[in-house]
Amino acid sequence: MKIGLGADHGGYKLKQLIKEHLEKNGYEVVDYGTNSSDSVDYPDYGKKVAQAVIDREVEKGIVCCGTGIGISLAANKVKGIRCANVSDTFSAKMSRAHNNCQMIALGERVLGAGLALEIVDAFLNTEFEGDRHQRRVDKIMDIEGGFTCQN
Ligand SMILES: O=C(CO)[C@H](O)[C@H](O)[C@H](O)COP(=O)(O)O
Repeated sequence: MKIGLGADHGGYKLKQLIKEHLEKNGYEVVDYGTNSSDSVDYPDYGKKVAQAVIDREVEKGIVCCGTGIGISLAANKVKGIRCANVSDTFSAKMSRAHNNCQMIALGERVLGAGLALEIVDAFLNTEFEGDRHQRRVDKIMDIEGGFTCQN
């Protein structure tokens, strides 16, 4: 599976950790930056990864900033994206099982490294359950005009 990663300066170190973890576990990673701890603006990176998901350059996206809030807000502005800002493994699983999220956002200033990597694994190893959840996801997507993305 090909995974897109992105972060601002507040999530840069966590992105690097996730990158190393994913590559060690056989994932192909596309890194959309940022590439240092120099101050940048999180909307630029949330948008880049979200657009890559919509364009099917990557199957899933994981983005990081200080809290995960700003970068998830930005990603969700890209039509067709469902990006959940998660801080626990249960929510990470549910973001896939019930919400069919293609992206999660994590906060480097919120999470310890161990928990962050468990969240990543929970997200990537959970399938969408479909059924009644499909109807609800369809209703979410109807709010933005019926755009669907199968990723
Ligand atoms: O969610 C965020 C913004 O809504 C992120 O935490 C950013 O990383 C953070 O705002 C960056 O703050 P800084 O003071 O410029 O490092």
